[in-house]
Amino acid sequence: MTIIDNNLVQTFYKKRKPNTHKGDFGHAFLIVGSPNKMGAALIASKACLRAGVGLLTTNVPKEEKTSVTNFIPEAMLYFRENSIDFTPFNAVGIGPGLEQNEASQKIVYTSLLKVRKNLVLDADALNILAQNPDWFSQLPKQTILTPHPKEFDRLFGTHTSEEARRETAHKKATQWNCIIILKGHQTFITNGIDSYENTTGNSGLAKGGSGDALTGIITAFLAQHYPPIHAAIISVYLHGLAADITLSKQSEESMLISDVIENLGWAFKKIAE
Ligand SMILES: NC(=O)C1=CN([C@@H]2O[C@H](COP(=O)(O)OP(=O)(O)OC[C@H]3O[C@@H](n4cnc5c(N)ncnc54)[C@H](OP(=O)(O)O)[C@@H]3O)[C@@H](O)[C@H]2O)[C@@H](O)CC1
Ligand SMILES: Nc1ncnc2c1ncn2[C@@H]1O[C@H](COP(=O)(O)OP(=O)(O)O)[C@@H](O)[C@H]1O
Ligand SMILES: [Mg+2]
Repeated sequence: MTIIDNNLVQTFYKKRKPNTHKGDFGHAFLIVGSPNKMGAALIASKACLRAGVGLLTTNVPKEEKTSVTNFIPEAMLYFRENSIDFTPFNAVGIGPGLEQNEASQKIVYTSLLKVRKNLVLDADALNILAQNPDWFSQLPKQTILTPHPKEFDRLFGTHTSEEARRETAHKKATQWNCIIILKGHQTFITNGIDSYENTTGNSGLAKGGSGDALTGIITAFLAQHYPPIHAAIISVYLHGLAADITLSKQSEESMLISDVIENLGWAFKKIAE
C-alpha cells in the first residue's frame, strides 16, 4: 500500500506552462443535477473549473439552466433532453444529483457504450450500475468509480468492515479493469494492481456535497490528460488538502464544501512548492 502525500503527488503533477491555451487543458462534460438536486450539479461544476479544466460543459435539465448560468457563468450548457454527442469531450463525469429514473438509466447506459475512455461514475450513476450488474462488462477501461461505503455495498454486497471492502475493491478493480476510489476518512484507491491510502482531509468533509466536488475535480484532471490513476490520486489528495487549509478560517462544523472549493487554489500552491 502506498501512502498518498505531497512527495508522491509531486512526482507527476504538471505545473501549467506560460505559453498555453484552454485547448491544452481539455474539455470536461458533467452529467449532473435534477430539479431537487441542482446543488450537486453546481458543486461538481465549480470544483471542476477550480481544478484547472480548459472548458466545461454541464448537462442539466433544460428548466434548470438559469441556476447554472447565474452561479457559474464559466460553464457551457447541454440540455438533458437532447441526445448526446460525446466527441468534443476529453472526459465525462456522471452521477451527482442525477436521480435514478428511467431517463437517467438510459443516459448511464449510453455513456458506457459511447465514452470509450476517461469516465467517472459517482452517486446515482453507481446506484444505477448496482441495479444493472451486467453493465460492468461494458465499462470503458480504467473507468473511475467513486463509491462511499453504502454505495460500495450496493455495488458489491454488504461488508462488515473497511478492511473487507478494501479487499473486494482490489478484486473488483482487477476483474473489471477499473479504478475504485473507496471514499471516507483515509480514502482508499486501487486499480487492482497498486493500492493507495490518502492522508489529507478532515471531518469537515462529512457533509452533503463533498463527494460531488470530488467528482468534478477528477473529471477536470482526466480532461487535462492525466492518466486515470494519477487523476484519482491527485484529486483525492487536493480535495482533502483544500479541506485542511479551510480549517485556518473555519471549523470542521462550520466548513462548507464551497469554502473548500475556494481553497483549491491554496492546495495547488502547496503541491507546486
Ligand atoms: N446539494 C445537493 O444537491 C446534494 C445532492 N446530493 C446527491 O444526493 C444523492 C444521494 O446521495 P447520498 O450519498 O446522500 O445518499 P445515499 O447513497 O443514500 O448515501 C447516504 C448514506 O450513506 C452512508 N454513508 C455515506 N458515507 C459514509 C461513510 N463514509 N461511512 C459510512 N457510511 C456512509 C450513510 O448511511 P447511514 O450511516 O446513515 O446508514 C448515509 O446516510 C446523490 O445523487 C448525491 O450526489 C448529496 O451529495 C448531498 C448534496
Ligand atoms: N471524516 C472524514 N475525513 C476525511 N474525509 C471525509 C470524511 N468524511 C467524508 N469525507 C470525504 O468527503 C467525501 C464524501 O463523499 P460523499 O459521501 O459521496 O458526499 P456527497 O454525496 O454528499 O457529495 C468523500 O470524498 C470522503 O472521503
Ligand atoms: Mg456522493
